Amino acid sequence: MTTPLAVFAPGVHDRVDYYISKRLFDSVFPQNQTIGKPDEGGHTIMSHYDTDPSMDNDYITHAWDRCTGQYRLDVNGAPELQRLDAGNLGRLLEEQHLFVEIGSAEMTRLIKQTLRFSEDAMLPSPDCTLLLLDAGGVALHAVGTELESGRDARYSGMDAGFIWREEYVGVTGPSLCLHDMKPRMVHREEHLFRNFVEMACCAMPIWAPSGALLGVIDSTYSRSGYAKSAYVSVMPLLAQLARRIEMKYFARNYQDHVILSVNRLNDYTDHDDEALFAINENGVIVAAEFALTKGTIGDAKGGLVGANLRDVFDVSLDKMLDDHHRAEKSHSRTLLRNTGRHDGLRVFSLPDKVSFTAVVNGILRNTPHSRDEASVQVHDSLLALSGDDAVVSENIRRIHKVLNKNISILLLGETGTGKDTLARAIHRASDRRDKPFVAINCAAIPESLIESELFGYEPGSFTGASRVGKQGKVMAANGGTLFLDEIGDMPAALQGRLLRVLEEREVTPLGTTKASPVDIRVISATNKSINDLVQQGGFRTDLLYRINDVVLSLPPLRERSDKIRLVETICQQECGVSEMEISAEVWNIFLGYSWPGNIRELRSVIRTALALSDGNAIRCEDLPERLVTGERAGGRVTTAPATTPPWSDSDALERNRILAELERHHWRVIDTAKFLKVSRNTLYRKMRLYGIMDADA
Ligand SMILES: Nc1ncnc2c1ncn2[C@@H]1O[C@H](COP(=O)(O)OP(=O)(O)OP(=O)(O)O)[C@@H](O)[C@H]1O
Repeated sequence: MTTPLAVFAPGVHDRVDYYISKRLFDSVFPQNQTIGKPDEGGHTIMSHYDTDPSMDNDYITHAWDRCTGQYRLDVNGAPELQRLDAGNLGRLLEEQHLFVEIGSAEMTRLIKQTLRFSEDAMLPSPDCTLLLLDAGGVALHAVGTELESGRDARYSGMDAGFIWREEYVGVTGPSLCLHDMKPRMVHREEHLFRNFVEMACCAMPIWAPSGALLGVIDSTYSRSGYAKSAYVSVMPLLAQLARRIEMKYFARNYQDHVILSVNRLNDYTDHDDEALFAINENGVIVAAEFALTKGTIGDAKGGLVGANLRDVFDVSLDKMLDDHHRAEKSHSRTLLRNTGRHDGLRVFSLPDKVSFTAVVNGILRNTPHSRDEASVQVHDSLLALSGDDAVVSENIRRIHKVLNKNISILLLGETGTGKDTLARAIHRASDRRDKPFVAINCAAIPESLIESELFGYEPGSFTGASRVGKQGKVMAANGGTLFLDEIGDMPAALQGRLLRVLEEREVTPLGTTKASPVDIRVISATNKSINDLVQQGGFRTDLLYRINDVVLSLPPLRERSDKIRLVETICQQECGVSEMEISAEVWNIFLGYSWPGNIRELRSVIRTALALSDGNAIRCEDLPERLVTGERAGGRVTTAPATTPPWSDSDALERNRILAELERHHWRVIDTAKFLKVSRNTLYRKMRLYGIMDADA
């Protein structure tokens, strides 16, 4: 007997259906953990969470005991609502940015969707607020009409920054959910404090890929008029919301891996029925995420993590990637029907217009196909970035030539042009791919720590040093690639030390004179003009010569001629559906906008539009206003340069710099020339040379 499963990469959601044997299915979803609809013999969402809050009130009694006994809260008093100050909240939001980004988009999406389905649904009722809390009970994000109505959050706690722990708020849905790590409902008089007795709150835990509690999603009704049982219908919606957040969080955490999503065939819209697997380049399952059976399925999950894909699914990673690759090459939508061979995974259907690397979430494989077919073999990770843009393709061609040589690469480009992405792709395409890729953001490490971070230290070498010492990042990259991001911000004092490491290929940690040999490939990046820094004395010339064997300038998005492909790739990575409708009007906006924030801004616009959209279409109304009304890049930059690309490194650098400064100075040539310390005539001459002109002038 076979069990059909759909297997696909969730960041991309180009579904490929496979069949696996019942035996294998059972090893992934043990019989007593059947996942599915009740009519298929599976459990309901509520039973997956092993509680029906309407029936079991013991947890309320226990919580009252804790609050009055352990925390000595006065039931006749008022809660002492605690709120983080703006600085601490800001830091927390920064730390939790991925969770907040995913959680807030999903909350908005749920509110919009349920509103659309039913005017009088429980969830978006006028007194409802959705709260996203971290595992420490701090509200990170709030959505709801309560907030919009301007009710004072100081009394309700319904806003970002409030802390929903039992010791402060007593018995409430979110505080109990945090304590018990289970779905919890608290209704009217079940609350401990009188402030909350008109409320009903329903809360659901959200789990991190590690199995630890990531946070809680809570839906609170400030003027609950219904019996407790009426709110039971909210719980499955919250469970789905929590599940979507968990899955997206998992996919983003393992975005450098192949991510397989396994669910029952024809059930692929139902996330409850789904398991996710992150698989590394060697086919090993490094993480697994199973639906709704947290805790209880831990053993099975533990058994799978660390296993090879081949041993779990009867197919090797190579074979599976080959299948994807072959089908993608032929742009085929052919159904390879189940032939009755149930001993392995079989490709069932494949969408067209999907790049191989997108399907597998950017994993870097050198499959036999690329070896056979490409006259100049470009590895998949690089191929995925190459697009149809002349400058980008030329960059990739040059990278390929030095890929496995110990030649340093300097990436130049405005913020968000993909320097980090390219550095990682180079590493993964190179023969160092099995060794570490270590990235250091030279601008983000405090100057006082950068030396120990980079070079490490011996035990007890300075006050506050760890007793066991610390390996520096340079040594951590041994055998692999060291990515020095924002190298222009490297403090002057450390440039000399870094230079010595690069020259001598040896590291001497703080507190010792003993040097150890190190083998690293160095890739550096900056969005500053490093030549200017050198001229101004802020960057050592001899260090520049060590890091700039090959200099590549990444074009800003507004200049890229492969915007369509980029939009498609990002949609596929973000949206989770196989086909995306983008109207001509939206395309015009995408292609015409000047994208000051570059690809990062494009990704964020697409992500938000997809969250707000209905189904598989991006509509104008889901785009931010600045895009719809904003300045069009098409009017600014023309491509009739006196010299044609590819330019030399220094020319490309100069061109990018002129463009960036013109943008920054709103195309006021006088200001730009003054800033660049050249005459107006010189600037005009250079603009003509590089084909830059202001069509609005
Ligand atoms: N070729 C590409 N295809 C799809 N997405 C891309 C591509 N290149 C970059 N991105 C996306 O653009 C965003 C910014 O990329 P990245 O961080 O690599 O830029 P950066 O130049 O290093 O930025 P910064 O200078 O701010 O550090 C990321 O979300 C990344 O996934």
